[in-house]
Amino acid sequence: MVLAELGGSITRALHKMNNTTVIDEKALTDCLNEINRALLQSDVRFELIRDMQINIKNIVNLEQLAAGHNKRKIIQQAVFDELCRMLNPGKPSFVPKREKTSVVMFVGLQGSGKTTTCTKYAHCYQKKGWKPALVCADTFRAGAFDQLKQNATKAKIPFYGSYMESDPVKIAVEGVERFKEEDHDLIIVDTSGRHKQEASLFEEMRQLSEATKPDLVIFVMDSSIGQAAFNQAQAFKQIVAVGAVIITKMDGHAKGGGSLSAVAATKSPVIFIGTGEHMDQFEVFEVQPFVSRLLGMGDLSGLIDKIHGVVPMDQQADLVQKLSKGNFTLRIMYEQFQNALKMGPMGELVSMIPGFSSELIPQGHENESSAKLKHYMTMMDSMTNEELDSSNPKLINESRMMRIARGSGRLVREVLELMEVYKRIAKEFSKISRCRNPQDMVKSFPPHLLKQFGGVKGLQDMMGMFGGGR
Ligand SMILES: Nc1nc2c(ncn2[C@@H]2O[C@H](COP(=O)(O)OP(=O)(O)OP(=O)(O)O)[C@@H](O)[C@H]2O)c(=O)[nH]1
Repeated sequence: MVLAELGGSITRALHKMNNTTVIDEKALTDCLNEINRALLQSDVRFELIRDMQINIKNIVNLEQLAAGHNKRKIIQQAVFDELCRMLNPGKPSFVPKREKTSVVMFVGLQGSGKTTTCTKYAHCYQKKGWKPALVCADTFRAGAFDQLKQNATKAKIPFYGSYMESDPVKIAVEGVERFKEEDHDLIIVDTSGRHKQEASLFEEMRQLSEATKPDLVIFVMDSSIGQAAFNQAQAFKQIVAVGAVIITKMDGHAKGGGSLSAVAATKSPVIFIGTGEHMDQFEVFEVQPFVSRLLGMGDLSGLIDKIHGVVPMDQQADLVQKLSKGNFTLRIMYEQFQNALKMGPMGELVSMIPGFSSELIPQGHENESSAKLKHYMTMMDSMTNEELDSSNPKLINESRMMRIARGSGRLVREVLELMEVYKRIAKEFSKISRCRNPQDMVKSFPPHLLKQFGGVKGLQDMMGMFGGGR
């Protein structure tokens, strides 16, 4: 079961319970069993699921909950918290600091996406003004150096490697020394992989780690490896001090549940996910927004991060202000659809819009989904300014709907559907803007964007102005 489907199944299990009139032990057990089945099918490790069920049952003590408690809400919250807990090892990973050169070593099996991910990681820091450099210590796979060289050249990142030298430790040490002398602040060492966990690979990793003394070892894992994830991650952790995990190929039809197991095995957080072969298809991973997206609750911070990438600089502040204001009009939705279409992979993106579960854009149906968004936008093109700028959906009454349908060449039924989508998204936005306090909002802002607003203070001032964090 792929992650989008997992989110859908869990949400359905919770909704089903919503329709049950009495929430008793049986209803709770049925709901949890359904969630467990979905998690198992997504390759989440059995032990993790069992612990999750026990924890939820402990938290949601139906007998002790006095009448008047909203049991459904408590159960939903417990499921959300437990999924977050599974992904949260309890300690943050090492974060490179500008003042001192950091050495980061990448490990993982062959084909996990290590080399690609090294460059994505370097590129990500480079965009923030860092001076990263790449060292290719993979002498096992013919062509590994060429691949790194090609990627690094494309991203204009200095690299070091050798066609002649067969000792990966020697190359790594020379590369790290060279880049330290050249004042690079982030040195990334790409290591070799093997098709399977082998003693020779682990010995090489151990020697490389001893010789280069990395500040951080990142374990790169292909999201499609399923139940093997736990053992694989644990095997690496036993040899080198894995401090963070990056899950790749989250764009594919992978059973992403293995990522939960990797966190449990390495007791290290997932820090990024790879969502495609291209350099920019790389996202900072944050537990709560990820689980929100999984459960179709939307991820405003991820969306804002994406906005940074595509919306012209002079329009960014405006859009972020509108989002944080929580006054969600059809015009804002129109602009979001417009950006979503520009931003590419629909499933990935639309799932970030609150109220839009990833089920709405099923994998493999991205084209149909883009077409749908375009139809919605055509209908909105036939709206008046008054309609677009109002946040009162009742304004669009039957006769207005008929006019919009006529003007856009679409059916009245489709205008109705558009209004339903709008109402749902607007509801989610208002929930988020109501419940976020300024601290939470600040935390969820990507650092580069925060800087643009003049840091924490600037953002808080702005939010104060717009009534954010009520
Ligand atoms: N779709 C998708 N493909 C990816 C992603 N990350 C890497 N790939 C592809 O996965 C394949 C293997 O990636 P590499 O970077 O060569 O893997 P590696 O782990 O360095 O392999 P070795 O050097 O042999 O150990 C390449 O075709 C990459 O383009 C991702 O996030 N999504």
